[in-house]
Amino acid sequence: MSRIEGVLKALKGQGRKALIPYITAGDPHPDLTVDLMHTLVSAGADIIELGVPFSDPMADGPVIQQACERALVHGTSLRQVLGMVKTFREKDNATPVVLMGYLNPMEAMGQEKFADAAVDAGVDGILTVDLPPEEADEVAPLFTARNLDAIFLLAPTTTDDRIRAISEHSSGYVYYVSFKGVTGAGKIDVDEVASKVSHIHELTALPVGVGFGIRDAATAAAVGRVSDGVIVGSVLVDTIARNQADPDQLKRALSDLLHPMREALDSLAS
Ligand SMILES: O=P(O)(O)OC[C@@H](O)[C@@H](O)c1c[nH]c2ccccc12
Repeated sequence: MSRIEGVLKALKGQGRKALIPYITAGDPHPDLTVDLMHTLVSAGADIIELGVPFSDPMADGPVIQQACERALVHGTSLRQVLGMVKTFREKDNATPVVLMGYLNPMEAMGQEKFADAAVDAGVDGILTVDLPPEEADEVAPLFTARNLDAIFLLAPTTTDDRIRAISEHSSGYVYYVSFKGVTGAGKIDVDEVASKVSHIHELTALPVGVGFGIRDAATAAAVGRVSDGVIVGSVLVDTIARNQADPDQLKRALSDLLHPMREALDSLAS
């Protein structure tokens, strides 16, 4: 069983929902990322989605685009991001890490080499935003053969046939994108998400995480009620941007944001 599967099973057994924060590796500075990852875990994260900074992140809105820029200014490379995960693993061997990124840096390293390096670093899952569906059946086995979970995105427009096909290549969980658009924009419609997620649950046995547009504890709880977990990105990255000058204050601010989400999600369990 993968670390992701194990965590999600344990949560399910407790009637709890996964809290999955996203940050961009190297933002605001590469030296801070591992520390911020531990901060997220202390504040209640079950799984960390760690973004590999990319120069042309077309699925991302301005907030995460700027995070990528801040990280790239310091030269944060895929190899360095893997090094950060390795360092994180020295103190945390329990929290799954999903690397989220665009195809280009992974292909530049070579998919097999990348998959080997990811395993070596202690990565648990790979989410490739722009992997064309036709290539998923080639690339996903490279990951799953190494016990790395292959996580794919489902959108409101994804047809049932595609949902089935994508789920077949997926492991760990599937990521339902709550609205069509870029990260950090738009407004989540919880009723619509509820009906879509229950439909996806009929088509796959995998847990369903929901991301895009979750910015506060009330929304996290409302989405957690109808899914297996929530992914929270831009609001955290925005907090990083606003507090980048003061690392201690930054960690406090991240905690203050995430902790209420943890409590709101856990209040669903009782
Ligand atoms: O930022 P939001 O709206 O909270 O959504 C999560 C999202 O940031 C994170 O999962 C993510 C960052 N970049 C992405 C690109 C595509 C899909 C998902 C992502």
